[in-house]
Amino acid sequence: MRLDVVTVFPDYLAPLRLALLGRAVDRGIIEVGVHDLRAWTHDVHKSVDDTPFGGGPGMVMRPTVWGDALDDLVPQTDTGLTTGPAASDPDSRPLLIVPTPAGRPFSQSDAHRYARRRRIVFACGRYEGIDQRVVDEASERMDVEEVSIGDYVLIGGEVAVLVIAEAVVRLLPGVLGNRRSHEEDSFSDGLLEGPSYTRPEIWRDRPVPDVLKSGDHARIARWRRDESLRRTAERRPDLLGGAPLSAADLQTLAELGWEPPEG
Ligand SMILES: C[S@@+](CC[C@H](N)C(=O)[O-])C[C@H]1O[C@@H](n2cnc3c(N)ncnc32)[C@H](O)[C@@H]1O
Repeated sequence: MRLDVVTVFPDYLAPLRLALLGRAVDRGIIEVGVHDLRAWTHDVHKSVDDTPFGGGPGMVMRPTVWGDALDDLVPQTDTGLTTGPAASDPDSRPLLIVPTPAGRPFSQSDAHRYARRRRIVFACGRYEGIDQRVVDEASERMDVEEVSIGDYVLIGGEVAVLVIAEAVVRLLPGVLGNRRSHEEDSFSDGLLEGPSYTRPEIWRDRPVPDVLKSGDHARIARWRRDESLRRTAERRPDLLGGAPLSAADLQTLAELGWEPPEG
């Protein structure tokens, strides 16, 4: 997978080359390109923004600079929407991701979808965001998604890109090494993961739950599932309606006072 990030603060993306992401780069699992948007400016001040039409506070990022950057990074011949082998294989087409608080909420299922892509280009907004025509025009010639990482407003798109990139790259084969499968993580089965424990067995008078030391794998699995259900019911009951639930799960949830939504 190749990741390209366009930003006015290239240094902000340093974590793409650190820790597990850095190891994925070293192992050739991902390639990373970080591009300074100002390279596509033509004026002496290298300005990337201008005042908003219609008035209002703040500045808007110029379509001219963004358009040139995207034309260079994703030439018409590479978009794969109409010609070439990519036309019949959506995952081989480049995907442009534009982080914005006004986007669709990013979720684990998006991370799985993005992990199948061969190339993702991220456009980091700043100020009041990017002139909408950049997204509208790009959408006519490539796959584009505007995504939000949560219901709050950040200063710029760089942190959102790091969030999305980390969620996606850890799903790629070989990235987590011999760590247990990401299939057991929160959201993968539609639920939150329950609590985890390690040595010592007793810490500050707090023992590890006995069942985890029993060696009885079936009991441990049931306990973990029940804790996962309990935590989800307490913290994210909205997830329960969409999660696949067994009869035993429904019994646990009934004991917790949760009832399936009607209909
Ligand atoms: C100050 S924000 C712009 C907010 C915009 N005026 C609005 O109200 O929707 C500047 C940039 O930060 C990024 N950003 C801020 N919050 C975000 C979020 N929740 N998810 C993804 N990106 C976000 C986007 O790249 C955005 O263009």
